[in-house]
Amino acid sequence: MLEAHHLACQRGDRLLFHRLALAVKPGELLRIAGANGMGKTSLLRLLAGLSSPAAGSVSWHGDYIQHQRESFHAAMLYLGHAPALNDLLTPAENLRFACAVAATPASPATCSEALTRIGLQRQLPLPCKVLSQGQRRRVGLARLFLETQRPLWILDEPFTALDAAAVSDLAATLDAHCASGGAVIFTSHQDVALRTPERLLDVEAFAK
Ligand SMILES: Nc1ncnc2c1ncn2[C@@H]1O[C@H](COP(=O)(O)OP(=O)(O)OP(=O)(O)O)[C@@H](O)[C@H]1O
Repeated sequence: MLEAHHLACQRGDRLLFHRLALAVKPGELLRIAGANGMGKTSLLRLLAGLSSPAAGSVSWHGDYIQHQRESFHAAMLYLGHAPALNDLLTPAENLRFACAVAATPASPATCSEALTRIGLQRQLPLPCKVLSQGQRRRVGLARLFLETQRPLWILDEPFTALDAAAVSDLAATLDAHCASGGAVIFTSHQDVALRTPERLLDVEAFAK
């Protein structure tokens, strides 16, 4: 499904990691571990094709992602660690905008339904500027309910700022995605109980 070979990542004058290799198959859950600043986000961005490696390559179903940008981006969902929200818009308006930009249009009713499912029913009429950090994260994560057809999810710190119930709901959502043949690559500083066996890749093992 997704493979990376001999990846190296340079940030400023620092080589964060090199000779990094990974492969993710349908149904798999890969957690990227490492201390703050070791390059987890940088690795996710390389895998999502949002930045270019100093060396090495990323392939999707056997071909380089840069040779098939459109089909790769249609098959992949990347959620960064801070959802880009317009503070003046409601959660549903933000969600609808994010889906439209990603070429997965969703109706207002569908967006409201996803937000209700993620526990934001009472915040539906509010502008996002009054939402708490955990609620803001939930707005971003609500896209997972609308993007199940994308087989590969790349998620940066999806569990951060969520309460125990939301962590458990999100874990169930990731498990369901893997059970239906999807794959998830994610970072997390906290241990989360998932039904899908978790594979671990420590970026520090590839530090220069
Ligand atoms: N554009 C940039 N220019 C210079 N340095 C950068 C740039 N982007 C990231 N860095 C540095 O690269 C290193 C890795 O950053 P990255 O965000 O990938 O770490 P991380 O492992 O995800 O950290 P955290 O656990 O804190 O989220 C950090 O030291 C960061 O300051």
